[in-house]
Amino acid sequence: MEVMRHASTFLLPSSSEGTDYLPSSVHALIILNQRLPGFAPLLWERAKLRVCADGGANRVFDGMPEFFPDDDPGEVRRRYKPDLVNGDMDSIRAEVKDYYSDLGVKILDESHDQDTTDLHKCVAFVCDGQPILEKSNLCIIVLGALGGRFDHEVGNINVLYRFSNMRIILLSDDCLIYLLPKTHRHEIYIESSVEGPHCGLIPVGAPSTSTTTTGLQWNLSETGMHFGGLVSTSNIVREAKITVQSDVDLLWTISIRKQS
Ligand SMILES: Nc1ncnc2c1ncn2[C@@H]1O[C@H](COP(=O)(O)OP(=O)(O)OP(=O)(O)O)[C@@H](O)[C@H]1O
Ligand SMILES: Cc1ncc(C[n+]2csc(CCO)c2C)c(N)n1
Repeated sequence: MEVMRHASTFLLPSSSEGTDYLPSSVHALIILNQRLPGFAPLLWERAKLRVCADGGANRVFDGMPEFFPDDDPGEVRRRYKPDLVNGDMDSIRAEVKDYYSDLGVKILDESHDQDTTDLHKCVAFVCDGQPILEKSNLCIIVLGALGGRFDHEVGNINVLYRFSNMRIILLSDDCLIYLLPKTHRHEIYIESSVEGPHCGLIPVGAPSTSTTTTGLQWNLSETGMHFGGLVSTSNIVREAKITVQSDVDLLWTISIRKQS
């Protein structure tokens, strides 16, 4: 079974080029309709593609100038211009839509589809519609996916399962989540300056009959996990490298350290 390696190098303040353990990846950023986290400008500058999901465009329009109170808001908005706004367009304000449209931003109205979420539409666009992005080392970072309405949060997690062959990271100010597909053994390299120590391994999609880990305070050894029984929450990272192998897709979550 092949190894899949993971590291949250994108959160490091200095450039997130490749490391010994992980080649550099290309980032696409999707901004959802929640307050922008503090590292939004940094992630924006490093991303190759920036997509706003419907009302996420309001957050960029309103929120980016707040990060630069000494700069002219119009200048900040032109600097942080998305490549695309995609969704069912029931949350983007008319003035914001017109503003970005006038700047030449592509606005993709998919209001005919009321069976998939705006995040789903954005991920599908990044996967299917962007031949310029090399998919093998593409990582999609989703801002504002957690810490809001529970139905939205579950919908966002469902997108990880629907696109389980893609690297997608759901991010908030407090934690990040991604999927560990059962097709691989996983090595997670902890960036201890920006993440941890609290973590979890959660069998959301299906119960696990056998999961094995190393590097955690409470490791699993061919252990089963299911809702109603054991799920690994409030675990603690103990080593620089965590390994995970399971018979099901698991969610990995780790706390993000408060920025000082
Ligand atoms: N409170 C929240 N918590 C988590 N994710 C959210 C929240 N609000 C919005 N999102 C995410 O941002 C995307 C765009 O949000 P937006 O408010 O434009 O959606 P929407 O289609 O209008 O949702 P709804 O009609 O259910 O309120 C959603 O698809 C969802 O992924
Ligand atoms: C069984 C079922 N439940 C809910 C919805 C509603 N829904 C799901 S995604 C979406 C778009 C949100 O931007 C909407 C309205 C549905 N279609 N089918």
